[in-house]
Parts: sequence; structure tokens; C-alpha cells
Amino acid sequence: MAPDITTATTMVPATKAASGPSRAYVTFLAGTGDYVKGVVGLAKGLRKVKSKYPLVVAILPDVPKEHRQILVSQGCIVKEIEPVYPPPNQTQFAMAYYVINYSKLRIWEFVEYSKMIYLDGDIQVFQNIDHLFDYPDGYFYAVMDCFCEKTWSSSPQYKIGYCQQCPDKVQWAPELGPRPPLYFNAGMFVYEPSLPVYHDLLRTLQVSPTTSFAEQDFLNVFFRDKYKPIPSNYNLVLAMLWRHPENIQLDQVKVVHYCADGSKPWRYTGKEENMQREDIKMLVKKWWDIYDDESLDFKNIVAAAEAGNGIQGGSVGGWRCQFQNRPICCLVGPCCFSKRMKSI
Ligand SMILES: O=c1ccn([C@@H]2O[C@H](COP(=O)(O)OP(=O)(O)O)[C@@H](O)[C@H]2O)c(=O)[nH]1
Ligand SMILES: OC[C@H]1O[C@H](O[C@@H]2[C@@H](O)[C@H](O)[C@@H](O)[C@H](O)[C@@H]2O)[C@H](O)[C@@H](O)[C@H]1O
Ligand SMILES: [Mn+2]
Repeated sequence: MAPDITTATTMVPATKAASGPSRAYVTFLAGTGDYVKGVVGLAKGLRKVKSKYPLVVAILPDVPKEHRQILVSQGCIVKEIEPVYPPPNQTQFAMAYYVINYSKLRIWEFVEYSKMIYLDGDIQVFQNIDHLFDYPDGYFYAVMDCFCEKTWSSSPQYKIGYCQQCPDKVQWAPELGPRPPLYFNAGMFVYEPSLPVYHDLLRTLQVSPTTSFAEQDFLNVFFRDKYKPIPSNYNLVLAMLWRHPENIQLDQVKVVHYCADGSKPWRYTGKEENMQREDIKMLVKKWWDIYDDESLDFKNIVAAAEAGNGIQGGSVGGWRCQFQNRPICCLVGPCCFSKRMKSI
């Protein structure tokens, strides 16, 4: 099991979760590039909506020390994972870098948590979604994807203009075979870590064909009997705004997925198609407002909690150190959020 880097550096030994099933959000970070900004934004966004649960970051070995330190300083629980590679293949992935996304499968190994919510690093949470952890166990919850973007141009759905978001607009062509089962976007999902499932995933991957949406396609096949769609409010794939506006009520959206071409806020130039839309500009600004909000930096949250300023019951988002009867037991912080804290 991947060691908690924070536990290794924590001044005091982490102990088992104090009470009740252990839950956490989890994201994935690879490379030396700027996705680390996405993860910092996500950590601050979860704090802004007062989530009760910590953010675990599964990182590949190529993530530099400086980025790891930034994540720990933002209260993240950093866990190094080994890459997962698909079987040798000639696949033309929709995006060449999708090949690294198979490494996401390592999060099934995080069995110190009973339930986790996976969020891509290019996602922001604008309203609290902790209640998703209470959904019945035994299912895989995720939002249905959209097939209308050109990233889908090699798919049979795209070729006939069929999309599951509006199945009556263009009927599925029976001559293409059975209508495809509901298909989820793998940028956000609710799942239960499990070693048997983890080993089954890795074994099955090695005998599965690789396809253009890499681990997203693979997860859709693997969990097809357990998949339960949840509303688009929990993972707004931005293309929905111009492809299926009738399905979206922007003020109800809790989670935004900046996956449309040119929409990553930390790289936004406004030059790509659809990027000058008022709703896109508003959502990019909302992301930056959180990223730039220093009051959401972990060190300032701890300081405010220590001073008891405006945080009820001297807790941080409902968490209090069980050992030192203070909001935070130590400035290292993440040990609290992963092991030593208990929900009050
Ligand atoms: O260079 C990269 C590319 C991707 N990712 C991670 O892999 C996820 C999936 O990639 P991406 O979100 O770019 O795919 P999309 O949702 O846009 O198809 C990202 O959100 C990050 O968490 C990363 O850490 N570094
Ligand atoms: O590795 C495959 C990726 O496939 C998914 O994104 C795609 C896809 O869903 C299309 O529907 C969209 O058109 C496209 O923009 C979007 O990037 C996941 O968001 C990502 O986490 C990851 O699994
Ligand atoms: Mn994404």
C-alpha cells in the first residue's frame, strides 16, 4: 500500500481513524507541469464549501518535491503511486497524455478509506457534496458524459450524431448493434476502495483492448453492472453548456469539470472555440477567485482555528484534534485530517 508521505513527515505517529468509516476525496497528479495548480484549487475549494473530509492526492513518481511540499502545505494527504500501463498497443488516444490516466486505478488500493470520491485535478467543487458519501454502498456513482465534442469524432455515436444526453433527438442506429450502455465521465466518481477489486482491475486491464478514452473507457466496461448515473450538477462537463443547455441549470451546478479544450483556468487564454462565452468566463473567474483566496490557504485556516475566530466549536470544518482538544493538533496538519482527527 502506498505510504502516506505526510505520515512519514508528521511529527507525531498517525493513528487509525478515530471514529466511524474513514472517508476522503482523492485526486490524481502526474508530471512536472501546471496541473498542481488545479489540485491546489481543488483543495481550497473543498475547504471553502466546508467539506468534512480530507483530500488525498495520488502522485506519480515524476511529481517534483516542490509540488509535493505545496500540496502538504495545503493540507493534502500525498500518496505516491506507481504508474499503471495498459497492455502494449497501437491506440491513438483522444489525447496522447491519456495513457498516464490508467494510473488512476491505483486509488482502489487506498483501503484505509471505506469510501472515496475521485475528482480530476481540473475540477472545482462550488457547493458541498459530502452527502454523496452516504449513498448506498456497492455501486459506482458518476455523471453521464456527452459524445458531441470532436474528441469523440472516431466513435460510432459521433458519426451518426447520437448522444445519450438527448437519446430521442437522433435515434440509435440498430444496424450499428445494440444501443451503447449509459457511459460516464471518469473525471468524478463515488467508489469504495477494495483490494480484490483493485487486483481484478489490474488483471482485467492487461487483457482488455485499449481505446481512445483510455481508463475512462475501461472503467465504463468494468463497472457497467454497478454504474448508477447521478445528475450533471455533480460533474458539469463544460461542453454541456453549448451541446445540451436544456439539461443544465447553472445555478444548481455543484461541481464544474474544466475539460473542454482551452478551459483549464490556470492556462486560460480565451482563444479556443467557446472560450469567449460569458458562462465560461464566469466559471474561469470563479475558479481563480478560490485559487487566489489566501484565507482558504491551509496555514491560514489553521491560524484562524487556533485563534477560534469564527469557527464554531474550535474545529476546522467539523474536525477537532482528539489528542490535544484543539482544532488542530499540529501545524503539520494533514496527519489530523487523515488519521488523528475525529468528527465532532
Ligand atoms: O499532465 C497531466 C495530465 C493529467 N493529469 C491528471 O489526470 C487528470 C485527467 O486528465 P484531464 O483532466 O486533462 O483529462 P480531461 O478530463 O480534460 O479529459 C487530470 O485532471 C489530472 O488530475 C495530471 O496530473 N497531469
Ligand atoms: O483519460 C480519458 C479522460 O476522459 C475524460 O474526459 C474527456 C471525455 O470525457 C470527453 O467526453 C470530453 O469530450 C473530453 O473533453 C474530456 O476531456 C475524463 O474527464 C478524464 O478524467 C479522463 O478519464
Ligand atoms: Mn479532467
